Amino acid sequence: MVNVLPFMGYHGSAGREGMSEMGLGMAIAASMVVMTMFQEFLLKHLQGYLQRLFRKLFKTLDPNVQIRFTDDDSGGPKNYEAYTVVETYLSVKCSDQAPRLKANAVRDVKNPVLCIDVGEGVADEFKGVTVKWQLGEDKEQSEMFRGSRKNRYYTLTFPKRNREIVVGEYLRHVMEEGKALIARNRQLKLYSNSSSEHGASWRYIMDFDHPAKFDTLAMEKEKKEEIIDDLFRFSTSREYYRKIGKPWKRGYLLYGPPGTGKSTMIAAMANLLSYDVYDLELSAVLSNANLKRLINKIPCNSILVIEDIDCSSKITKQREKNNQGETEKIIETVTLSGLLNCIDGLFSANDGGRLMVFTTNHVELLDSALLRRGRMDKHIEMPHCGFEAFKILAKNYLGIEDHELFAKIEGLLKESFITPADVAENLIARGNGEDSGEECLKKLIQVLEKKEEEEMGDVISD
Ligand SMILES: Nc1ncnc2c1ncn2[C@@H]1O[C@H](COP(=O)(O)OP(=O)(O)OP(=O)(O)O)[C@@H](O)[C@H]1O
Repeated sequence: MVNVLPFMGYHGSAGREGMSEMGLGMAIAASMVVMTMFQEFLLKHLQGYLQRLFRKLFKTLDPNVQIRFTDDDSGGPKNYEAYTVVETYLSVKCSDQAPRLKANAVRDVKNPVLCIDVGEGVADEFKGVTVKWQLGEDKEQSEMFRGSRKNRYYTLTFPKRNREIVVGEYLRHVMEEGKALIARNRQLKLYSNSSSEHGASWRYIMDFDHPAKFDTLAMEKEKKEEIIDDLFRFSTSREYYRKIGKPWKRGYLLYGPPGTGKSTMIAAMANLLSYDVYDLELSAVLSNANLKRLINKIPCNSILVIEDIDCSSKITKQREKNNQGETEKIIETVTLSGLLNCIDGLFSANDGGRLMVFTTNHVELLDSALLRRGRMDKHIEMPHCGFEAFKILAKNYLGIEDHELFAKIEGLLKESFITPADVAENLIARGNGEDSGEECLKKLIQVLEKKEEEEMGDVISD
């Protein structure tokens, strides 16, 4: 045992040493693996931790604030609306700043909206604060909502110290300006009830592309300016109507002989305010209840038009006759009181105004209850053609602003009644290139002289 032991011991110690070397090696290897794993684990976590820490630190040190407006409508249509408003607002700013521009179509807007390219920015200034807008694009695609299109967003960056003015005032300014631009550029639409069953609902008729403008409307300058002023004041009086607690609506009555420009004036009003036109055919409405339903459906920023109110409003109960002339059934129809109730009840939330325009060739036939202020706030007479109105027509149709024959025409217009439609007809018929402007004027003089003679004849025979 003694011999063996040393031997064994020798061998034993050699074996033990070998084994312990192996063990050590394994232990080192294991600890290296553990260390590596630990390092990786630690590094990963440490990295993440440090990143978070730096981000936090950076955030506290960063002097800027950022707000994002995204076109991803998965968050609701309001998101997309705000994005569109921002884009429209920036279209004005970027047209003279950005080197590359893109033209985007916006729903219901006539002209394409110019915008910057992805990655580019545009600066804006408001009350001494400079802010920066940048267009970005999400890397991830939202297949569900946009197919293969990437979501885009505008980032607004501004100094933290200006947070109050930017969040409180600037953003409101952007929204208001953007919305106003959209409204001004909006494709107007014409609706009518005449083509729908019993005239009980509104139908889209067509895009409203009437070229009439106040500039080309033949009317005395002062009167025209007064109307434009009134319309602008009305369309921008949201706060006022809110303050006085009244629905945001205004009634106009246009009266005058046929051909004096009542329909043309309505078109000019719609174009001025960018309001859609709701043309109400009263004779197609079968009952007061249907009328009420129709009027309540008119959205804000619209004009409700009832033309020839003296003819179209059947304000008594009517009897429909059969072939033998006997009364067959009573048709319920719109009554004056039903119409008045609808006008009075026309509700307007404060999101936009509603204009009512009634026209008539016979103002004297209208019930005074219909004409009173609050229902018809402004009564506008559309007269026969005066000299000032003629000059506008001559400029529109012939491009002539002054001529030696004008004096004669002025004298004749004082003596005879001619509508702007008739004057326009004479100018347009000859002004299509076949005749010179002067020949058109001479022809108009002949027409006016003839009219004068006729009118004189009428007076004598009377
Ligand atoms: N004041 C005006 N300014 C410019 N153009 C006019 C004016 N009045 C009439 N016109 C011309 O005459 C045409 C007929 O006018 P408009 O239909 O507007 O008259 P109205 O008063 O509405 O007639 P009605 O009572 O028969 O409906 C218009 O297309 C327009 O070209």
